[in-house]
Amino acid sequence: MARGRFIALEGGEGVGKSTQVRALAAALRGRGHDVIETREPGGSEGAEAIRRLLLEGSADRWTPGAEALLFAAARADHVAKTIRPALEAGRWVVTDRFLDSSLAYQGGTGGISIGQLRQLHQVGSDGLLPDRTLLLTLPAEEAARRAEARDRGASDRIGGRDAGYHAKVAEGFASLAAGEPERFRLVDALGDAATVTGRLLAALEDL
Ligand SMILES: Nc1ncnc2c1ncn2[C@@H]1O[C@H](COP(=O)(O)OP(=O)(O)OP(=O)(O)O)[C@@H](O)[C@H]1O
Ligand SMILES: Cc1cn([C@H]2C[C@H](O)[C@@H](COP(=O)(O)O)O2)c(=O)[nH]c1=O
Repeated sequence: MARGRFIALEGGEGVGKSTQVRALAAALRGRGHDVIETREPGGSEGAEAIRRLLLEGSADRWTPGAEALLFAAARADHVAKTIRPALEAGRWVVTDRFLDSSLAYQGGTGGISIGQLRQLHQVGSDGLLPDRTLLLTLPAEEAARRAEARDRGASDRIGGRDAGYHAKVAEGFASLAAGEPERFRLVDALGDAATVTGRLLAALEDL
């Protein structure tokens, strides 16, 4: 049995990841692949419980270190219970966020370095990386407009951080993509959803 492929969609708030996870998984199924859709934080029973701890409650609920550890713990459970078993069964896994979200969102906050976050990922998840990471790119104003139209002011603990924080997250993603051009593809998320799905499929053609 050939191992399945592991695809991650990444990007800031409101760029269309959840919409495209569903559409991309459907398109891949249409091409004959057995596909599971999943998300982070979450994707397994334990990780969904940690998701609630991370995304609900006051802004200062966790120190930066505790937040980074909780994301890594959720990911370890997700990898062990959901992702690895699916890949080993020959299924494709399409996830809404993975390690690069921790590097972009938690990296640099509270003095936590990218290197430390990669070490946590090595300990928790044996360093598993996606075969392809699709980074959805959108002008910040359009992403904020889409997120606001969806959330109507009710954002979670991390989504609700200020525009300066989210601008640094976007810079973080761009820098990660530049550092690993084999794994990453930048995909323009402007335009209607079907057009964006076509771009994502094109960015997987070699897989
Ligand atoms: N191509 C598109 N054009 C216009 N609106 C879109 C497009 N794709 C998604 N949307 C809408 O934008 C909003 C945000 O999309 P979605 O929830 O998929 O983004 P996301 O990246 O998963 O966001 P978050 O990380 O904040 O959860 C939703 O209301 C969705 O219906
Ligand atoms: C995996 C991961 C996520 N985050 C942040 C990014 C978002 O603000 C939320 C998740 O919400 P979504 O609507 O499901 O996108 O969590 C993070 O800061 N670090 C991470 O590793």
